[in-house]
Amino acid sequence: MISLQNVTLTYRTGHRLIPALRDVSLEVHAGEVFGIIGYSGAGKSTLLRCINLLERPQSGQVWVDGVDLLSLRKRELQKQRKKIGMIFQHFHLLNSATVRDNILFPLRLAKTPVAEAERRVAELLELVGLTGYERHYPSQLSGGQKQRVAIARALANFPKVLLCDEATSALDPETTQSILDLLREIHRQFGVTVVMVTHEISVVQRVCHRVAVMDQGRMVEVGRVVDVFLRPQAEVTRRLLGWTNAEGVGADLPEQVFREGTLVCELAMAGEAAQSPLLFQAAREAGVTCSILRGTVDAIQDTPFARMVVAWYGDAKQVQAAVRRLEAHGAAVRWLNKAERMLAADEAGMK
Ligand SMILES: Nc1ncnc2c1ncn2[C@@H]1O[C@H](COP(=O)(O)OP(=O)(O)OP(=O)(O)O)[C@@H](O)[C@H]1O
Repeated sequence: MISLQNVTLTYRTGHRLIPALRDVSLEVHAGEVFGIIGYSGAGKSTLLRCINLLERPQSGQVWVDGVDLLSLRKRELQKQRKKIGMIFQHFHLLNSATVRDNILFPLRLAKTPVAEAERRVAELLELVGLTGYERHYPSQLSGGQKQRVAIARALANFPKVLLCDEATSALDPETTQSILDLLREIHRQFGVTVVMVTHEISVVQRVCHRVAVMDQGRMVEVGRVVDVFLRPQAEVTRRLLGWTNAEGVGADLPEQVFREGTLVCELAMAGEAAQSPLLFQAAREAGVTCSILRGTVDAIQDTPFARMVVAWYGDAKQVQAAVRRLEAHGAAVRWLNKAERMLAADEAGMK
């Protein structure tokens, strides 16, 4: 549905050149919910804005629904843009217009006959749960309600693609959940392809099928959310996801855990494995014990997902056996450096 190929975009401010996108390629399939994450300044918004050419890349190609957008003249581009709705962090509503007029705006631009446009407004208001708010002004609405109006406006012309730029970042957790529920419902009902930029990992976890990670203008990782969360490849992804770094920083582990010679690993499991007492079974069978120093069990959409920092007590070889058993059940295991060194020393000692 969306294909960006070797897209490069450099901003110029005075004499300074800011390379916002460096040779980025991206494929988003029809009907998927695709997330783009990364630290501030990574180039996420710029990338999103290239999809509807709000930003024009200096090189590369942008294809949406089989059309090469960069080859189009202004009028043709306007027509193609009707297929792409967009919502923003700060809603971008017309403050001097009522809710009804905000939603009518794109319909008027598309020269929709009046009666049909009015019908569509009523339909959209019902969809976003704001029937009865037609005459309200944006200043009379809460943040969540404003975003609902923005969503209704973005959907007015039946787009095939919905771009969301930090759409929930200005909202409290409860409102965020209700907007995500609405987006999920819209995706379910209309099969619209959704691309969302966010710095909130939980948003990706709750609604996205696949995710791309941006770092300093480059796409460093892309994959199914569950795969990226289980086995993040890039260091920046690990940091974004809050994984403990190689030296154990991030897990708030007391230094004495290591001094006492305990083997410590970070462990992630998805699906059945995340729900079962697999960890303790593996420890028991290998004749070792373990304790969870830090851990959470939540979900990636409907898939249970557990991540924990585990300290092992017992013979290093037996600990290894327990961990291999976990890996055989799909667990992703990462030894913290200090543990890795101890395991290596242990193996060297055995030779
Ligand atoms: N209009 C602009 N003019 C000049 N530089 C810009 C412009 N827009 C963005 N940039 C710069 O381009 C880089 C990428 O910005 P972008 O907004 O795409 O990043 P981002 O990952 O979305 O960050 P954030 O999460 O903070 O919005 C940054 O260094 C930013 O300062």
